[in-house]
Amino acid sequence: MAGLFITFEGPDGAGKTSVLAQLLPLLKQQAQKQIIETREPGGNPISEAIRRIILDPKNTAMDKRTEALLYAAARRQHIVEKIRPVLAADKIVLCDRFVDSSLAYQGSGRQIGISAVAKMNEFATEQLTPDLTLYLDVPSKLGLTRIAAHRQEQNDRLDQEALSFHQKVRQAYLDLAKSHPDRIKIIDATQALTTVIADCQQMIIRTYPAWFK
Ligand SMILES: Nc1ncnc2c1ncn2[C@@H]1O[C@H](COP(=O)(O)OP(=O)(O)OP(=O)(O)O)[C@@H](O)[C@H]1O
Ligand SMILES: Cc1cn([C@H]2C[C@H](O)[C@@H](COP(=O)(O)O)O2)c(=O)[nH]c1=O
Repeated sequence: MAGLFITFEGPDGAGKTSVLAQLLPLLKQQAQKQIIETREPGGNPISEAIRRIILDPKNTAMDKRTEALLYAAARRQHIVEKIRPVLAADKIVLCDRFVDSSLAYQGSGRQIGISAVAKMNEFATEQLTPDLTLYLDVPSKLGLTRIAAHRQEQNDRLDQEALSFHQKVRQAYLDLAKSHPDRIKIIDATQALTTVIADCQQMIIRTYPAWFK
């Protein structure tokens, strides 16, 4: 598969959305190919509809395996409709979350098990793996504090989980980064936003110099 597939991961409140919003125009100025930004769950109408169901705080009855299957279903549609066609056109995809989120949140946070969730996602992804993953690391308490301090709308169903859930998620991400050091790069997201953005920009351009001016 041609193209360049870069994902952004992190616990809730790590700053992925803020970083991507400011990083995208910077990278677009330097990129040799078109960049498409997208997110999970979402990125197309069907997956955005699934997102609304998963994150709706009213859906307290949702079983943890149902949740894992819904994330994988949204991912499958996203890959087929958007990610694969963009990569096949030799363009760059920047994606806010991908399979690592399912491994950390459902595999570890929900305690379904990393290998069970990985296996389920192999069916959805047919082995599509990011070329590079920037993991924005923050202590869980800081991420949740940021969300509480700034978010206007009601917290979604996952944000509302206990601190211990979010701590399991963070530890799983750190373990994943240790197991995949070539793909997953840790970015210190406790720093000022401008520094986090600069670190992400540098990491991408240093890793793929041929793709950027
Ligand atoms: N480096 C930073 N320093 C201080 N505040 C930050 C930083 N990065 C983001 N924030 C603030 O933290 C809040 C959460 O950031 P953001 O929504 O970008 O995180 P996120 O990783 O996308 O979270 P989620 O996954 O829960 O959607 C925002 O209000 C944002 O302004
Ligand atoms: C892809 C994916 C996401 N999640 C969780 C992580 C967040 O709490 C929400 C998504 O919200 P965001 O504001 O876009 O970060 O969903 C998950 O548990 N599993 C996944 O595979």
